[in-house]
Amino acid sequence: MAILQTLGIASCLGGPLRTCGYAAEMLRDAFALQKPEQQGLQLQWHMLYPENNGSKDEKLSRLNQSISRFSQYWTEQNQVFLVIGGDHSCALGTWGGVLNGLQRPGKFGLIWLDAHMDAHTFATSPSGNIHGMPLAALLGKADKKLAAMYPGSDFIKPENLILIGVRSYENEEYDLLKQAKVEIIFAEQIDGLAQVLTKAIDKLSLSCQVIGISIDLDFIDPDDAPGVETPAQGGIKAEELLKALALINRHPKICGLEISEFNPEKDPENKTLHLMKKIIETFYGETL
Ligand SMILES: NC(=[NH2+])NCCC[C@H](N)C(=O)O
Repeated sequence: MAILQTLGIASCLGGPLRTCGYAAEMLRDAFALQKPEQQGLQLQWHMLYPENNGSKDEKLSRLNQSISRFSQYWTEQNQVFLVIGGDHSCALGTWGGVLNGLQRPGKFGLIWLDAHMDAHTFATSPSGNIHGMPLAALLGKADKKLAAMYPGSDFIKPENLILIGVRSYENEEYDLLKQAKVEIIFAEQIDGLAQVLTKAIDKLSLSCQVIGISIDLDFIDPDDAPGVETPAQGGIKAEELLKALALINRHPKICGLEISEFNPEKDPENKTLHLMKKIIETFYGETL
């Protein structure tokens, strides 16, 4: 049975709500409830909790430093990993750490499945929530305050980043991505996610040695994934996402998967929780 290094981040410091820090613990319990013979995948959990002291920004900086140490180590060891947020600000640590661990960070590509662009800085954000900012920092386009919270010493080349599923954004973040010439595939442009995702992987594979995937659960339509922090109508059906992920199961260039923004308060029937588990099994499981 495959063992998957898994980092759980029990924090919602970057978002507007107080409950999205429970995802990792709930998911760990859901996996633990499975009978051994049903387990095709064994998750080795490492948990990170924010410190008690300091301002929110200080806590987030330190948390992302810690996240990055894990993903850097796994990258150096050539070991695939799973990160479970928390809010999506964990991307600062996850991918900053991967970039730190690569000998050639210019050859890292990232696919961002999200309803939002998450490319604000403190200067442009309407909410001040850091979960709406990680891509600005990962591209090296952060303002001073945001840059200080980013643990990476390298950045993603704009041509190595692809956003898929966007349908809710503000002009300022769109301008930032457009100026950098980042490819954005809006939700309304998607006619078959499987094709869009495999095309994105094929494109990045030409110039990248290592590829990461970051899923914000609000990428999925709220009918199928109601348990998120900031839902946006018009998303991808869960089944379509699972079909697409099955096609890139254990792709040799993929280094890690990140899943963020689970909010149990809006998930009374555990629909989103179970979907999260299915996403992991589909992406990393041995038997499809
Ligand atoms: N990771 C997320 N759910 N991001 C939502 C961001 C929403 C909005 N653009 C903001 O910056 O406040």
